Order: sequence, then C-alpha cells, then structure tokens
Amino acid sequence: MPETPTPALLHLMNASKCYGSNRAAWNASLRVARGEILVLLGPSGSGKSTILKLIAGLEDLDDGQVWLNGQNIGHLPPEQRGIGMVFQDYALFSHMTALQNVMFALHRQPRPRRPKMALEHLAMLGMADFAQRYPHQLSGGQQQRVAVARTFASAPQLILLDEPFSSIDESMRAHARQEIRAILRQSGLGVVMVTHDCTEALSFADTICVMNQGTIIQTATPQDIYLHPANAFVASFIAPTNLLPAHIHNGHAHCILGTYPVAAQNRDTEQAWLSIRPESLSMEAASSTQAGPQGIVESTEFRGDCQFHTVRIGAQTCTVRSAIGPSFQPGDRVQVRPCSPESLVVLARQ
Ligand SMILES: Nc1ncnc2c1ncn2[C@@H]1O[C@H](COP(=O)(O)OP(=O)(O)OP(=O)(O)O)[C@@H](O)[C@H]1O
Repeated sequence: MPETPTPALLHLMNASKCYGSNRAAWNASLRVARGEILVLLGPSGSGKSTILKLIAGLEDLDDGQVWLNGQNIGHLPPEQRGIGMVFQDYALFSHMTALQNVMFALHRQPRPRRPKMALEHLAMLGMADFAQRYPHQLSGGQQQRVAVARTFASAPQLILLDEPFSSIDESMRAHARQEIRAILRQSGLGVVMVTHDCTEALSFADTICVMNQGTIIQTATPQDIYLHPANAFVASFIAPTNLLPAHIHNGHAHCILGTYPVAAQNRDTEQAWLSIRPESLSMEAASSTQAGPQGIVESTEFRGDCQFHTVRIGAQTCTVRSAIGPSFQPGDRVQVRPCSPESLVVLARQ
C-alpha cells in the first residue's frame, strides 16, 4: 500500500534527484505545516538548493512526490504550483520600479486594481516610500523586501527562500532576518529556507533539516539539533564542539576528562564519541591536591565577549570557552571538567 500523505501544507515524500552519477538529493522527506518556517541547513553541495528546486518544479523528480495542500503537484509546472520563491539575488527586473516589479506578480488581478494592491504589499514590507525607485537605487536589504513583497503579491501558499540574506551586509543581516521572519510569521504561510549559516538557521527556523551529501540527516527543532544532535556530523556542523573518544559502561562514559554518568538509553560500547561544547567545559588552575586528569594550555584566543583556550590532555586537545577575566597562558597547567553531566552527548562512532 502506498503511504497516505497527512494534511501538512507541504509534504515532500522520498524525493531523489541525480545528476549523472551524483546523488544531489536522496530519498528526502519533509513536512511543513501552515505558519511553519523550515530551514534546510548543510554545507555547500549537500543538496539544499536541489530540494528547493524539486519543490518549486524547477527540476524534475527522479523519484518521489511533492504534495501541497493535499494535492500531488509533482507533475505541475512551476507557475501552477502556488509556490513563491525569493532568490539569493532577488531577481528583480532592473528596468522596472519597485512598484512595477510587484505589479508584475499581480497579472491575474484586474489592471486598474494593480497599483493600489502593489502599494499595499510594499507598505506591508515598509517600502511604500520607495515605490518609484529602480532596483539599482535601493540597498540590498531594500531590494530583498521588494522581492518578498512581489512574492507575497503572487498569493502563494508556500514561500521558498534561497539564501535570502547572503547579499546583505553582515552588520544589517541580523536585523533583516528578524524583520523578514516577523513578516513571514504574520503571513501564516509555510516557508522553506535554504542556508549554510548555522546561526541563521538556529535563529530563523521552527524546524531545521540538516543535510549532508544529498541526504537529510536530522529533522528537529533548533534546540534539539543543538542539544541532541543525531550524529557527530550534526554536532560539529551546527556549532563548535569537542568530540572525545569514549567508551560506555554501566551507565557511565569513560573519556580523557574522567568518568561521568550518561543517560540510561546509551548502551555499553567501546566505540562512542562524547560531544561537549566549549561553553560546557570549565577550567581552573591545576592543584596538586585535586584528583583527575590535568592538561596544559596550548593557546588562547581573545574574542571580545569571551575567550577560547586550547588545552592538551594526554594525546587529545579540547577547546574551552570562558568569560573574559583572568586569562590562562600557554604552558599553564589546568584541570578541565564538564559544567554538568547533562552537557555530555553520547554519539555513535562509525
Ligand atoms: N544542474 C546541475 N548539474 C549537475 N550537477 C548539479 C546541478 N545542480 C547541482 N548539482 C550538483 O548537485 C549537488 C547538490 O547541489 P546543490 O546546489 O543542491 O547544493 P547546495 O547544498 O544548495 O550547495 P550551495 O550551498 O553551495 O548552494 C552538488 O554536488 C552539485 O554540484
């Protein structure tokens, strides 16, 4: 029996796409509810844009299905799918004003109504005062808002965003992200966004799909991806982490930092990684009276709001993040320990 799609707004089922022998997307499934923002996150070449193109109809599926609002749309051309797309370069028509760009998306509306409707869409994005400007007379962030207004004007059920913040100055990016997120939220539409920027994904998404080599590795909330990564790739891709070889025995992990209790579901194994983030380690000057492994500070890095220390313990190194304060110097003897056992994540070692 074929799987019956549930009433998610978007349901991508077992989608695959190969270019020659290259599996750009492999057996990828995801769901997006109305009002949900899903972010596809992964390194360059992991298949994020391919997934977006398969949803939009800009590429044909080799295998799998795309359902939107309970309808199989896999065979429909892009313009009949009810999906709006905002590209990395915004793809505005350079010979048209902001207003004309938005009006272009209103071609199904009666001609006399189009200017007023277009202006309303621009106003929603705070761009009414810029209606008569051409794209080259607008900043990157302003062009992006016109592109989003134009996408809204096409009355889509789902919006796809391909690296929409990458052309915006770093100093403006966080602000632009917050604003566009609030507007997308208000719209109540489903959103799928592609990015390779982890901070962007963590702050923008309701749900993150982490991709690698054409495959979706983990789908979860930003908190879960960060705190409970599915494997060592996700753990280290989403944010810097220490991956320490460990073996698990009787509910305890044994590693270079010592022995710590771990959650009961972790079965005994000689072959595990212990993931622990730099901010979850604490460090103090070693004293001869303290038990436990000691290390030597190899290097320190000042980051303004914090500092990072690389510490060698036996044959391994780990990174410790600490608040600004008295700094350790290379060569100092220190003791490193996890701030709490909960901050240790046991991962399979393949
Ligand atoms: N039209 C194409 N022809 C051949 N190979 C392609 C084509 N489009 C993408 N690929 C290959 O498919 C794989 C996935 O590409 P895709 O653009 O989906 O990755 P991505 O995760 O979006 O990367 P980036 O973050 O760099 O944009 C890559 O190996 C890429 O080289």
